Amino acid sequence: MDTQIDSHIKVPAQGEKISMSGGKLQVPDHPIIPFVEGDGTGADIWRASVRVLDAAVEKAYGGRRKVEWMEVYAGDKANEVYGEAVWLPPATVEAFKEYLIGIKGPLTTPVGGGIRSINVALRQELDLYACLRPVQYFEGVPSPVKNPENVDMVIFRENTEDIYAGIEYMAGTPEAAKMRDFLVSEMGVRKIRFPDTSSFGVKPVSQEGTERLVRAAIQYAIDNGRKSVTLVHKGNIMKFTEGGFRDWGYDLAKREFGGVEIDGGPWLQLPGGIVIKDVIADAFLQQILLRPKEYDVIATLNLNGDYISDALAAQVGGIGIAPGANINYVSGTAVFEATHGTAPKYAGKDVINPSSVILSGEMMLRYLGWTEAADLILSSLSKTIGQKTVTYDFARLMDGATEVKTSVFADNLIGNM
Ligand SMILES: NC(=O)C1=CN([C@@H]2O[C@H](COP(=O)(O)OP(=O)(O)OC[C@H]3O[C@@H](n4cnc5c(N)ncnc54)[C@H](OP(=O)(O)O)[C@@H]3O)[C@@H](O)[C@H]2O)C=CC1
Ligand SMILES: O=C(O)CCC(=O)C(=O)O
Ligand SMILES: [Mg+2]
Repeated sequence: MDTQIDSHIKVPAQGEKISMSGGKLQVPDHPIIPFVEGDGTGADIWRASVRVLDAAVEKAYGGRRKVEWMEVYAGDKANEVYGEAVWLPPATVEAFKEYLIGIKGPLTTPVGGGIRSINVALRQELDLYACLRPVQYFEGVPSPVKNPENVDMVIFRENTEDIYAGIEYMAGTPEAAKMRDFLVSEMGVRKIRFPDTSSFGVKPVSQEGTERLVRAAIQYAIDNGRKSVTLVHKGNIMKFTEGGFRDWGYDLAKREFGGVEIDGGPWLQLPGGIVIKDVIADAFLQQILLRPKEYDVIATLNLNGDYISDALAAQVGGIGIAPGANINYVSGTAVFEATHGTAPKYAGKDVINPSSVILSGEMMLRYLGWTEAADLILSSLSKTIGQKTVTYDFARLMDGATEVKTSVFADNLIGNM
């Protein structure tokens, strides 16, 4: 057993590590893949999802390939296994680092006080700088818009900085007073409306962080034959953070990808024809409803990306079908996870839609190069939705649908492979 992985984690006897060599993933036929079940509905969803992922691999490769799952702990389950107040054991972080690729369910983050997000902490500790969230429509899924099929976007959300760095000071504390004094006395700031009762937050946005995210988005657009990359920002108001993101993004596209200005700029065209453009975030949110066809790959900052992910997911049927991945394209490390949270009111009821985690698993299989298994998941999902046997979230919006439980939905997916 590896020294860094502690006694709570049972490393499968069969199976090998995925590694990175010469910039390429080396994937054995029996890779060990760590997973976190997740809080709230996480257990219901994982139980269903793992069966679907295993069935797709079995069907595609007839036993030649198989994922060896290794449970690691975070959130409520880490408290049970490791003892109270252990939310993200070092061994869990180490396991994701060592085994390179993993998958996780959602974890609870309290509002206001309490612990900071374990989800965000994991992304930061593993330096998973790109949060990749594809938004595509599956025929038959109920949607609130007239032409959901016009939505086909891939979000690249910066995942390690912005206000998610968690640098905040609560009003009334000595830290907030120190911050206020620094801003007022040393920086000459005169615009804090209520200085004595203000909380303060810091929004770090760097050139390096922006460049690696925008680089990943442009490379993705090139590799996948996409038409445009749009930098979404609020740079008119936050000139040096969000405005910096826009300017650094354009500069990178010129410098590294040969972008040339269209009609005097700032929009650019790459030699292959891909257009690099930008839009202010509020205008973007109305345009994705009115003219979604104009947007393709999206590169944006952390908070914008969080809002945009849920908004776009709603257009194609909701966060029950919104997958994602957190990736470091340099080290290869990746943790796949749904866009949604723990949906606690449905916990233990076996009713929630597992599609977001299943599709996150589909992304993971594709990332491993196991495309046949990934394709099987997509085709069986389309077929199952076409049969109108769906979980509550779709059933309540679909005429003539049969509502099924999470576990039955998984059975049907497997049956349709
Ligand atoms: N990456 C992560 O781990 C994330 C964690 N969180 C955390 O999750 C907790 C709950 O957050 P909350 O804001 O309620 O957001 P959630 O995403 O958990 O749930 C909000 C609503 O979205 C719908 N929904 C969510 N998941 C599904 C699903 N799989 N299938 C169908 N519908 C779904 C439900 O809508 P309806 O009520 O209409 O049925 C649900 O009530 C918080 O602690 C938050 O911090 C949030 C986001 C991401
Ligand atoms: O960490 C959390 O609790 C929320 C994260 C989130 O909303 C997201 O990543 O989309
Ligand atoms: Mg979110």
